[in-house]
Amino acid sequence: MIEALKRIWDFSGKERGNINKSIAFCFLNAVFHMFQVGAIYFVVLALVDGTDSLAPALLAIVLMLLSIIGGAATKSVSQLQQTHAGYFMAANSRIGIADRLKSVPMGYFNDNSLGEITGVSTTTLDNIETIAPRVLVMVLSGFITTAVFLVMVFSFDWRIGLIVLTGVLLYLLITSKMQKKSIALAPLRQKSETVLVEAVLEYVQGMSVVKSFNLTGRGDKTVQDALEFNRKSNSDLEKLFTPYVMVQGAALQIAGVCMMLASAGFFLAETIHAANALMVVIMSFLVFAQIESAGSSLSILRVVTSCIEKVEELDSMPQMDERGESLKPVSHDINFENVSFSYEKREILHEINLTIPNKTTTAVIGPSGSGKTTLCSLIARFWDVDSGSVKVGGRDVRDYTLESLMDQISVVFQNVYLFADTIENNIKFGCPDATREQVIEAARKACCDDFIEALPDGYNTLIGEGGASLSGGERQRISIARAMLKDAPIIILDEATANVDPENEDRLQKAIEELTRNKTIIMIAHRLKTVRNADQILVIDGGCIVQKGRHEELIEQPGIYADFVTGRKESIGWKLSAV
Ligand SMILES: Nc1ncnc2c1ncn2[C@@H]1O[C@H](COP(=O)(O)OP(=O)(O)OP(=O)(O)O)[C@@H](O)[C@H]1O
Repeated sequence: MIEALKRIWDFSGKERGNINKSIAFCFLNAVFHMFQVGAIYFVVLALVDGTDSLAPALLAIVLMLLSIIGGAATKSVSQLQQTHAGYFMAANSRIGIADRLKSVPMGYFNDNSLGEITGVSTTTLDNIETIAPRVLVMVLSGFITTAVFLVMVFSFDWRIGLIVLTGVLLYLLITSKMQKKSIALAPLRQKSETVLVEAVLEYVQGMSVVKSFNLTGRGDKTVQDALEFNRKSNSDLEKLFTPYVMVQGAALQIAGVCMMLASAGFFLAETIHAANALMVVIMSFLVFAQIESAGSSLSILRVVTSCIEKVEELDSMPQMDERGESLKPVSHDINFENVSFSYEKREILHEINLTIPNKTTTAVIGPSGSGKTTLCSLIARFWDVDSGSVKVGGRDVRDYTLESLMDQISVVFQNVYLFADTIENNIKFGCPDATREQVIEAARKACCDDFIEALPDGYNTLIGEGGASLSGGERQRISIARAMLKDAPIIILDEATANVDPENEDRLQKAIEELTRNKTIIMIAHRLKTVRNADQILVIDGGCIVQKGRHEELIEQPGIYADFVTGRKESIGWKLSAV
């Protein structure tokens, strides 16, 4: 239990000060609560001694008033501090996760699905936000207050004090047993939350496929199973706690009854003052209330620590080595030296050597799955190589900070992601300080100003998440405008394929020509015209460069380039568009 409390304490980080304040105010609240005991004591003492003065009654009224006003004030301050601490604990953690995600290699997202990250950032951190400070404060202040009550009972009668102490120790023993038992179940509950988020996300994201194949029943089943798993793990945890909670309650009630019986017995034996005996009877109703509320919070302590463990797992996500310098190369040539790369254990690229000279265009072609995208991704350091090195401007990409490397590169892929924001902000994404005029200029060069201006709110038009309200060609032209504004010296481009209609395709090509003028370009090419005009063509097959050269050279050589260009091998899944 102490370890669990320390865990929350450590996790609270910068919010420790607010939690301290909250505990302090909780303690003050307990002190004000004890004023009521004092008030009752003065009244009882007056009654037992038969005093006819009004002073004890007035003193009792003052103490009661102080207790009510002080209690309400300290409680509200304590709760305010808890809410503040909880909110910022979760917010700081969310910001930390977002920061770390920027330096995580893309490969990480294979092992740790979107559901897991989403689950931690939403449900898990929501739990921490609402429960963690409350549990910490309730448990700590509960124990402190119980200790103070215990001292009070000892001051009335040490023998009854021992009864209370026994009750408290018994309660703690049962609690510790319950804590140990819950160790196995709490992480399962946490896992079930993640599985549920994953299932719902997958269901929603795959809705179009589910509907088009009329598989709504099947999709439902995964969500239903996840809901059932979640229900079962929650109810298993409750079932486990229920008998312990009952035994805990019984132990405290028995201790309370023993207090009353002992005080009556000692009074009859005339070994306790009547006022103290009466106070002990009254205290028997109060003394265990605080520890009971602390104990009920303990049952959720394990849930909180398991949430914290989950967040910390994300904390330890692999980070790319970012000890690089902020570099600005003069030339933007790209070199691969003996580069091999694997996803997990499967080697995809084998011993690649290539040079892309500054301000030239290199077309990369090859069958589906041969490693074209992977090769391009290594330049932008989406992954780190297994061996060899990728150099930009003569320096290993690992020598750059990620920011300074990405300053040199613009990436335009076919699957463009646009944010649920205005068109202007989407274009400004890579260059937030750009002015409206610069945005319009980039849009004009990317041939998208006409369709943007035809929209009801022009550049202020809000687009749906992922760019759902725009056509594929429009989305891609916006991403080209984005790259245009960024004006990086190296462009990595996945050329558009047949899913763009002819009118859009023509404008897209114009936009690409504008974007790539006077830059170092590496392009996954799908059009024969682009390939033919490239300064260099790389033919990739099975993760190796099997041919390299200009169109005129390669077409003359017997080999797969000539075979593909003449259409002899279209059937195995690679073709070039003739235009
Ligand atoms: N993130 C990933 N994790 C694991 N394997 C991957 C990942 N991305 C790609 N692969 C695998 O690596 C191989 C090369 O993929 P890559 O996307 O580089 O090929 P490509 O030539 O660009 O294919 P296409 O023309 O179909 O886009 C494929 O077998 C693919 O299944």
